[in-house]
Amino acid sequence: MKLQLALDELKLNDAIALAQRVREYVDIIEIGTPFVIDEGMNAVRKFKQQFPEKEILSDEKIMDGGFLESELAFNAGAEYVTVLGVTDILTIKACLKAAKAHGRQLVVDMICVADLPTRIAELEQAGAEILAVHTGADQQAAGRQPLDDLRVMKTHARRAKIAVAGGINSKTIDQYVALQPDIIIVGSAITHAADPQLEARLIKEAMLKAGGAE
Ligand SMILES: O=C([C@H](O)CO)[C@H](O)[C@H](O)COP(=O)(O)O
Repeated sequence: MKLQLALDELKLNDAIALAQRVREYVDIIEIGTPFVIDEGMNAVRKFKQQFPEKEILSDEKIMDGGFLESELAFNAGAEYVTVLGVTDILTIKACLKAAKAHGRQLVVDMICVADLPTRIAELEQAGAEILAVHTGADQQAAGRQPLDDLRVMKTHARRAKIAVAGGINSKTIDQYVALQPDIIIVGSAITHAADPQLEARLIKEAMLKAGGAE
């Protein structure tokens, strides 16, 4: 089980400084979607240079141009790129083709997918290997959380690895660890914390205690 730090709202130098503070606790560093919009692949290159031992994820939430937009991230040094699970299966297959060509990985973000069981089967059939349950920021503001969707994903996924994101913090982490996802994604709980290092440590310790963390 890996801990993925999502960097969404920070400027480049602040994001690097925060990642340095929690470096020992995180396995994957996500260049979050707002960050990608703001800094582009420069942020991916910079983080790969500053954190060579970490896996970098470019959260592009690709909707079209799957091969090209995936390749931009892989050429910049990302290990993972994200595509939206609601997009055309042709785009997802194009992203998978780019990932295979570069020896990297594709994460399918299941945000706003209405029929998870059906889409999980379609995506696994297409060759998707990592599916991310995700309650987005706007959905969280309406009081939603990804725990129930994670249960559905764990029930229906046959082969894919499972990631989960959406407002997870040190107070709720035990509920998620109990379901044994492969990747737990945490953004604002750490980046907005008064003490980011403490929050990241508490989350990582909960993962280790459950015997899952790497
Ligand atoms: O992908 C994300 C969201 O769509 C904003 O870009 C976040 O990185 C993801 O939700 C994790 O962040 P938190 O929900 O703040 O933990």
